[in-house]
Formats: sequence, structure tokens, C-alpha cells
Amino acid sequence: MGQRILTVNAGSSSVKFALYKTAETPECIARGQVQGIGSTPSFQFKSGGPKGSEPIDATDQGRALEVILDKITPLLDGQEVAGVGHRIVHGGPLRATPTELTDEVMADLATFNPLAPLHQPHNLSAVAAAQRAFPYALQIGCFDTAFHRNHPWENDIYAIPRKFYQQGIKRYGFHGLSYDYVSHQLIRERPDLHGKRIIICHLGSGASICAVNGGHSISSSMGFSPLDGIPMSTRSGHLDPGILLYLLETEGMTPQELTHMLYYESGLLGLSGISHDMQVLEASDAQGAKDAVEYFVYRVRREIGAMAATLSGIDALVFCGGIGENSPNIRQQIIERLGFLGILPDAEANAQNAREIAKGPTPVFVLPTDEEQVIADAVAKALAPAH
Ligand SMILES: Nc1ncnc2c1ncn2[C@@H]1O[C@H](COP(=O)(O)OP(=O)(O)O)[C@@H](O)[C@H]1O
Ligand SMILES: CC(=O)OP(=O)(O)O
Ligand SMILES: [Mg+2]
Repeated sequence: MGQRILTVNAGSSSVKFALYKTAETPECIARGQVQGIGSTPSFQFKSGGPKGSEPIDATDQGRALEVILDKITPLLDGQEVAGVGHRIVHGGPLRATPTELTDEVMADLATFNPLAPLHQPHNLSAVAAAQRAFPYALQIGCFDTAFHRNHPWENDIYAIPRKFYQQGIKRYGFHGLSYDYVSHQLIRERPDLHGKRIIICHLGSGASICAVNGGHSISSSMGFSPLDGIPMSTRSGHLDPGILLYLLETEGMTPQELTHMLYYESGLLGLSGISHDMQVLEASDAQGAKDAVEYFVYRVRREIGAMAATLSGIDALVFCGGIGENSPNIRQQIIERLGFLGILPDAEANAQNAREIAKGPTPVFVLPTDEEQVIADAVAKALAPAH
């Protein structure tokens, strides 16, 4: 009898899942998500189940996972879920590989909740729900920080007293499962880029940019927390720390108010005053929406320039994530002023969401990311009998 692997990616307002047939390279048989947790939650299969979106009653990520489990039970057809793989945003300074989520590991991971409040507590509550549903399954954590664990020191450290580095105040980097998938997929499709300098832009609700050299992450625009770098749906991106000192000392804001402002009220939402959703902003004629889009594009271009300097050049640029994969307009605006890096946009290919969207010496790709496949592969490896 076959076994199944389930992957769970719990975010601030969504829980994404995928179900796999167990094999050396697991085969996806269904995927989907609960979205709108906290506002108007709904369930949707993206593949492998009935089409359409169904309103549901889910006030938190644990309840969303219960709905998902109800929906996938008929697809299991009596097969056992042998392993559940979880995307865990923060693995801390040590975790460089997928890890079994024992009680001890879970307790350690909970200490990183304040470093990623939009993600980490939800990631961990989804693990608890999956343990209740599948008490005999192997629960494996796959960390967004792991792909970035070997940054050269200058991309790992902040210029504050060295003792803070020893306490773990350092650059972790995030979206590592996505960068892992995309960098390997690029080489599968274009073996000539093996060993080269690649800049990958993961532009979704959370957004970051990664410099990859010879298959390894060299630098991430995200740092100690997933707040740093480019502006995001509701997160600020890079800030002068003097602003925080001013707001704390002069305006009397509390740490909780600052946290809320930086994670939930800033970025595209804060700048536009209209929406956190890039699709809504692109469709709007309001000046605030135009400003937010322009600022986002500018900060992405600026970060690509910084990553090109980090790598002393660029051999390929890649877009992924909800915005990167689906918005020709944003991609066009980003790449049309990157001629100095050998990038010449192919507007027609870009408009069609083609795989390759530039015709200059530096190729530019759109590669749909698949964090779930990276997680499923890790679970399959953990389940495989030792040789
Ligand atoms: N066609 C599109 N045009 C512009 N933006 C889009 C489009 N489709 C999706 N998006 C954006 O992608 C974002 C979600 O990206 P995604 O990578 O799924 O985010 P996350 O995994 O962080 O929740 C949404 O906020 C939306 O703004
Ligand atoms: C780390 C992060 O920002 O993740 P997401 O894009 O899924 O919010
Ligand atoms: Mg994401």
C-alpha cells in the first residue's frame, strides 16, 4: 500500500498545502489553500480536487488546517500519511537542514516567535494541529533561513558591538525554500548557468532578493527578521533605525505599537493608504496607488544593483512569487532601466508571461516557485530507509 506526504505552509492569512505520493522524488497529487484567515476565509484546490472557492469558517490557522484535512481525507483513499513537512520561517542560527519536530525542537523554535511574528507562531500552531491529526506521522520542519546559512561574514553581520552577534543578532535571510527550488530549477532548465551569478527576486506578499553564486546564497535583502529589504504588502522593508528610536523616545510609541506598525500597516498598504494587494494597486488610478507601485519598483531595482555589486556582476536574473510570476507590468518597470547590467527587455515575451523575457546578454527568467516540492523532497528523504 502506498504512503502519502503532506506539506503545510502556514502564513499570516493563509495555509497552503500539497499532497504527494511517496517516492524518491514525490509526485504532487493535489494542492490548494485556505486564504483570507482573519477576514473572509475560503478554501480552494489549485489542482487535484473540485474547482472553485468555498467560503469556510476558520478563525485561525489551526482551524484552517482542520478544514484542509477534511477536504483531503477523501483523496487519501485509505492511504497513510507517513510524513508531514512544514515550512518554518525561522530556524535560528544553527539549523541548516530539515529537522524532525520533536518537543525539544518545537520549544526552541518558539523562542524565535518575536523575530517573525507574522509567520513563526502560525507555523508552530500548524505543527501542533498536524501532530493531533497524524500522531504516527514523521513531522519535519524545513527552514526558510537554512539556504542562507553560509553567507560570507560581511553579509552575516551588523556593525553593532560584536557581542550582539554572539547573541544571534545577525542576518538570517528568508524565502530560502523558494530560492532553493528556483536556483535548482534554473540549472535543470539551463545547465549552461551552472556555477554562475544569479539574482533571484521573490516578489510576493513578503518580498526579498537573493544573490546566488555557484548554487549558494551569498546575500539576502532580508536580515535579522523578514522586515528588512524591499517594501512588502504590509511590511516596511529597510528603515533608518533612527526612526524607531525617535518614535520610541519622542512619540512615546510602545514596542507593541511599533511592531504592529512595521509588520501590518506599512509597505504597499502604508504608502498607498488603499490596499496591500499589488493587483488592486495596479488597477487603481489613485495617486497613492501609483506612488506605492513606483516606490516598490524603485527599491527592487536598487536592491538588484546592490546584489550585482555583491556578486561583481550578474549572469541571470529570475522573478518568482505572486507578483514576480504574474505581473508583466511590474517586471517590465523593473527591468527596463537595467540596461547597464546587460538586460534588454523583450516586452512581447514579458507580456505573455514567457519563461524568458529579455534578449540582451544577461537572460531574465520567470520561474514559478514551488516551496512545497522542496519540503516534500526533504520528507521523502527523511522517510527513506537508511542505506
Ligand atoms: N496578476 C497579478 N498581478 C499583480 N500582483 C499579483 C498578481 N497575482 C498575485 N499578485 C500578488 O501576489 C501576492 C501574493 O503572492 P504570494 O507569493 O502568493 O504571497 P505569499 O506566499 O507571501 O502569501 C498578492 O499580494 C498579490 O498582490
Ligand atoms: C518570509 C516571508 O516573508 O514569507 P511570505 O512571503 O510567505 O510572507
Ligand atoms: Mg510565500
